Amino acid sequence: MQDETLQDLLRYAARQGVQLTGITPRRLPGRGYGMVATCDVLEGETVLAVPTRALRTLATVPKAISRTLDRDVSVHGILAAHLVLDDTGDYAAWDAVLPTPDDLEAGMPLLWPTKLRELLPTPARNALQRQQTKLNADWEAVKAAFGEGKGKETNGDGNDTGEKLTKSKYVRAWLLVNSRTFYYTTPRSEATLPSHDDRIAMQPVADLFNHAADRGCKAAYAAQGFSFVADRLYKEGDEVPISYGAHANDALLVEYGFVLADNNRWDEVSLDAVLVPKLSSSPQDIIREDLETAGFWGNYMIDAATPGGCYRTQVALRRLLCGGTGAAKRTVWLQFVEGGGDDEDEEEGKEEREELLLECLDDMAELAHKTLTKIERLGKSNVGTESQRNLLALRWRQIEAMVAQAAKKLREGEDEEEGDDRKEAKEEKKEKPKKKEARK
Ligand SMILES: C[S@@+](CC[C@H](N)C(=O)[O-])C[C@H]1O[C@@H](n2cnc3c(N)ncnc32)[C@H](O)[C@@H]1O
Repeated sequence: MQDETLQDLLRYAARQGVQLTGITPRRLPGRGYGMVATCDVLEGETVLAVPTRALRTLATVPKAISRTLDRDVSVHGILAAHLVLDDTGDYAAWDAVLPTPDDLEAGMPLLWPTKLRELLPTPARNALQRQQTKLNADWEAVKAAFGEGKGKETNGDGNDTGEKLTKSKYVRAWLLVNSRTFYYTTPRSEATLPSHDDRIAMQPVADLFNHAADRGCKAAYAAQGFSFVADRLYKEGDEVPISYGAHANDALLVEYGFVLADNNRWDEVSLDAVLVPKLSSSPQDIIREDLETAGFWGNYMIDAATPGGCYRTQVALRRLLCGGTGAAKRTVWLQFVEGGGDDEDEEEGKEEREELLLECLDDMAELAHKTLTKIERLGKSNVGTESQRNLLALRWRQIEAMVAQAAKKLREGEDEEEGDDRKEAKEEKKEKPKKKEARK
């Protein structure tokens, strides 16, 4: 049985020409609404079609709003202003299924208390800062155009219930647009909106698809509207997701207010918190300068497939091992960078790099442990809500697990090599009985 609110939404959507085939929205534990297969859905079947006329875009925002706003306000900011200022009731059925302020507060770090936000992992903190800057610019422009408190909210009897345009309402609307829009690239939007980020649209019902990293219906836009096509067989009762993109959990947390508990093949862990201080400790910041000049400062990641660190991490580790001076070694490092990671003698210095990386992983494990303890302590002083703290703690436990996994793989690699070395040594012993060790 669908709840009344959903039924209203589906009736509203049907009037807009939205067609659902073999799927329907349902409440799902821990993730608000989501789409569920009502029968077996075959790969290649179109499960949802949303015609262009059902979209909320810059073109559907009344001119009284869009023209009043400064040209510099993002389309994101304009759509958010429309969400708050619209008093026509035209979108009431759609608005009724949007997450509540409490839902948003639980997941979106932008709404968390500072003490919790300070404990976010580096990529999440950086993303949050960018988000805050964009939001502030939009809010300042909307406030300047309409004035805080513009419009009166009325209750069922038509009595005023308070101010309409408040910062908290605008922030909520802005976060909703942030987490529920689709890229909407048409010849017109391409011609009139130079920034890709401005070519966005809100879609009724389609905004109830949840995210999965490893699968999901394919979304496509044509002149008549959006369509969503099943990427595989979904059995009756299965959740039918889409993919929001190749996002690591830190990005999902800041942009969408959740992390995937498992199966996020795009997930990665930043080592910046532990590696950047090491890189910054050289005399006169020579190492930092070199890395900045080469465009390799920060964003040092590891993931399940590259426990030895991404290319940027490799560049940083190699530079750190050259030390402050070491001109000859530095030349080799520059060759490595300029060659795009080609290494003529990969074995040279490998052991030191792995040792250094293991040190970083151990430091990261310690940081995760300390952060988890701090979150627990904040809980005792009631900082933030339990949902906020649980979400943050979940992210740090994921980091702890990924770091442990990477360290294990590296150590196993070392053991295997040591094993090989021992074998090699035995072979050599046979050939050259006087030599005690093959290497080291
Ligand atoms: C486009 S909406 C999807 C519909 C949403 N669940 C709802 O109730 O309105 C995006 C939001 O859904 C939630 N969400 C999406 N995918 C999720 C997932 N795999 N696990 C948990 N929450 C998810 C997040 O709150 C996100 O901000």
